[in-house]
Amino acid sequence: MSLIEIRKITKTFGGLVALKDIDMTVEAGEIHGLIGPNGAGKTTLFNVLSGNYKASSGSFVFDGQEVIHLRNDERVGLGIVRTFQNIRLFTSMTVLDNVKLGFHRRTSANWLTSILNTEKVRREERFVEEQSLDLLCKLGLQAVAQEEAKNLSYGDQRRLEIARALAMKPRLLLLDEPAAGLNESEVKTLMERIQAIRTMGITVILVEHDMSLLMSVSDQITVLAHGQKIAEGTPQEVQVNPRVIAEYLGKGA
Ligand SMILES: Nc1ncnc2c1ncn2[C@@H]1O[C@H](COP(=O)(O)OP(=O)(O)OP(=O)(O)O)[C@@H](O)[C@H]1O
Repeated sequence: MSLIEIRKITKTFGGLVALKDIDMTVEAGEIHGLIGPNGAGKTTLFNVLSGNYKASSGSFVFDGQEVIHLRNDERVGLGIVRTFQNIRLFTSMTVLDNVKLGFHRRTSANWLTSILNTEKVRREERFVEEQSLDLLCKLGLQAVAQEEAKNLSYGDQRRLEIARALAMKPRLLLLDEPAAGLNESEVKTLMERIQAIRTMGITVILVEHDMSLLMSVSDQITVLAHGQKIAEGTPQEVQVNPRVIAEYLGKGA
């Protein structure tokens, strides 16, 4: 059985059909690209997979378990984590604290034990701090750990968003346009980081307008247009698919 089996996902907004009968299968350890012209339904599919939107119908089986009826936080608990197209950081908090917040979902300390400041809480705090610093090192952000997030460059803020998502211990990471606004050298580093994320055993679904990035990191690609799946396959297959060329690539997107 595949890690992710999406069947007949439909999402409507009033009379507008944003997604119609989407099927998608993603294997464990895969980097799966999701492309399509503006308004194709990519972000809507991410919102449905993360539980930010409720699907109108369809099924999402994650590691053998139907999760389509679960709330966003319940899915995070299972390891389904996303980043957003528009960065959502706590900008007045330090870089380190932003990452610690990601870990917070995994620690067992509740508010009572936190107030009591028990040895267990202190141990967990130390663990979270070490792990957070380790993640910041992996993403090349250790030098700015004590900076307020708002003082970071745009590229570093995007990296911090990924660090925070990794702190939530994802098994499936949904990356929504991680290259948006990055310069050429930042995109190259991002490409290496996405590959490194896979080596951590994390499966990635990637929405990205930067075609060269997407084509070079993806194992498989699903193409949406007007809320429907119009093609799927390897980057090589998708690039020569006549329907994809007509609907999307041919328009210089
Ligand atoms: N919350 C919403 N309410 C109403 N319509 C919505 C909502 N979210 C998305 N839509 C509509 O659903 C369709 C798909 O939009 P979506 O944002 O998923 O496309 P996309 O492929 O991510 O586009 P882009 O590349 O521009 O981000 C569009 O027609 C959009 O207007």
